[in-house]
Order: sequence, then structure tokens, then C-alpha cells
Amino acid sequence: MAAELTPGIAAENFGSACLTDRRALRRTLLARRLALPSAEWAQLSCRVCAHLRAGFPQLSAMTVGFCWPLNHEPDLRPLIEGWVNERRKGFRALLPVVVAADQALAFRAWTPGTVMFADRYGIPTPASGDFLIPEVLLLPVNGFDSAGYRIGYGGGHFDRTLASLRPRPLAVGVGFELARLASILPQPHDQPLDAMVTEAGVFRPCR
Ligand SMILES: Nc1nc2c(c(=O)[nH]1)N(C=O)[C@@H](CNc1ccc(C(=O)N[C@@H](CCC(=O)O)C(=O)O)cc1)CN2
Ligand SMILES: Nc1ncnc2c1ncn2[C@@H]1O[C@H](COP(=O)(O)OP(=O)(O)OP(=O)(O)O)[C@@H](O)[C@H]1O
Repeated sequence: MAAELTPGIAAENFGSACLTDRRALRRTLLARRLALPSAEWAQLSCRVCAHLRAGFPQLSAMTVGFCWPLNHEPDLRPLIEGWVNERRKGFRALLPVVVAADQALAFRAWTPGTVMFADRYGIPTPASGDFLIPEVLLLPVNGFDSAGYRIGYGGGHFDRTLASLRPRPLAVGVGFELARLASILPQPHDQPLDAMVTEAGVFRPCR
């Protein structure tokens, strides 16, 4: 991905043997992110939020799907709560709902007052409300590459979601430079990102 803001921190080059095994790769990347001290995670999250706000000002008037931070994924809640509190016309925040293991995600509206339940993965999820369609999806990544491909937790939820939603939402990956890979060796089902945001800036895919 070409840097539009600050150039990225030196890319980590995982060996090709590692790249052939997504499960091992996921475990390695997840362990690296979990090893971040909480204060550093909070600082990196703040920088991701700042780049999102500066790079995508249009989001404050759109229906934006985001994720409750799991396992040290970037914490976008301050940014989202800021937009909720600004009460801008057209802004709505949505969180994913896992309807079934092999299906696309559904989405429900979220505000700081929303009643939540823990889903099958223990992720806080809005307990009720209509299913709504996001115009933009802020997708956490466990790994990403310069061609705009990502890997998540291996459920295929986001790939199925992006493959099925019409119109397709703008897909913006959110993560940290520690998740940057030379290539994730994309498979036919992998849905590319439109952009990627890390603590180092906003990147557009080089394809
Ligand atoms: N914060 C957050 N919420 C999200 C997602 C996400 O990626 N992040 N999802 C995006 O889809 C959905 C949940 N998807 C998930 C899929 C699998 C696992 C999980 O824990 N999987 C096992 C097995 C992984 C493997 O086989 O390698 C594990 O990690 O132990 C968690 C969430 C909806 N909500
Ligand atoms: N559109 C789709 N239709 C059917 N199966 C799919 C689709 N997209 C992905 N899958 C299946 O989901 C499984 C997991 O895919 P993959 O390893 O790419 O997950 P991931 O990108 O890490 O997960 P996620 O998309 O939830 O973040 C694969 O077995 C894949 O075949």
C-alpha cells in the first residue's frame, strides 16, 4: 500500500513457510498484539482513531459498522462515541451480530446506552434492534498486506459479509503495523480492503 500520510514502520517480513499456514500465522500475530502493554495499545489505538478522523471525515455522516475491541484490536470507541455525541445528521454506529457460524454478519445500531449481551465468542453485542446495512465497515485485521488483503480470526465472517452486501460497503481495515505482512497469499474468497489504517497512517492498496 502506498503511504498517503506518514510512511509505514519497516514492514515485518514473515517467512514464506509461515505464510502457507494461516492458523500458525494467526496465532503468531495474535500473540504479538496481545503482548502489547496496555498503555502502548491505548496510544496506538488513539493514533489509529486520529488517522481515521483525518482521512475519512465523511464517516461522521454515514452508517458505520465497527467492532468492539477484542484481544487488543484497535479501540475505536472514543472516535465512535465522539461522532455519536456530535449528533451529526446521518451518523449511525453499528456493531456486528454473529447470526450463524457460516453466514454473513448482521448489524445492529449501537450507542453508549445500548443493552448488550456476550455472543458465542464472548464479544459484547447489541441485544435487540433491527438489522441495518452499514455504508462503511471498519474491519479489524489480525494480518494485512500491501495489496489490501487481510486475515481475521478464520471464521470467514467478514469475507462472507463483504461478498454478500449490496451495495458493498466501503471496507477500511484497522490494525497496527505489527500485523503488516509481505503477502497473506490471498485465496479466491478473500475480499480486498479499499483502504487500511494503522498508527502510521492511511494506506491504499497497491494492486
Ligand atoms: N472485535 C471483533 N468483533 C467481531 C469480529 C472481529 O473480528 N473482531 N468478527 C469478525 O468476523 C466477528 C466474530 N468473529 C470471530 C471469529 C472467530 C473467533 C475465534 O475466537 N476463533 C477461534 C478459532 C480461530 C482459528 O480457528 O484459528 C480462536 O481464535 O480461538 C472470534 C471472533 C463479529 N465480531
Ligand atoms: N463468501 C464466502 N462463501 C463461503 N465461504 C466463505 C466465503 N468467504 C470465506 N469463506 C470461508 O471461510 C473460511 C475462513 O476464511 P479465512 O481464513 O479467509 O477467514 P478470515 O478472513 O480470517 O476471517 P474473517 O473474514 O471472519 O475475518 C474459509 O474456509 C473460506 O472458505
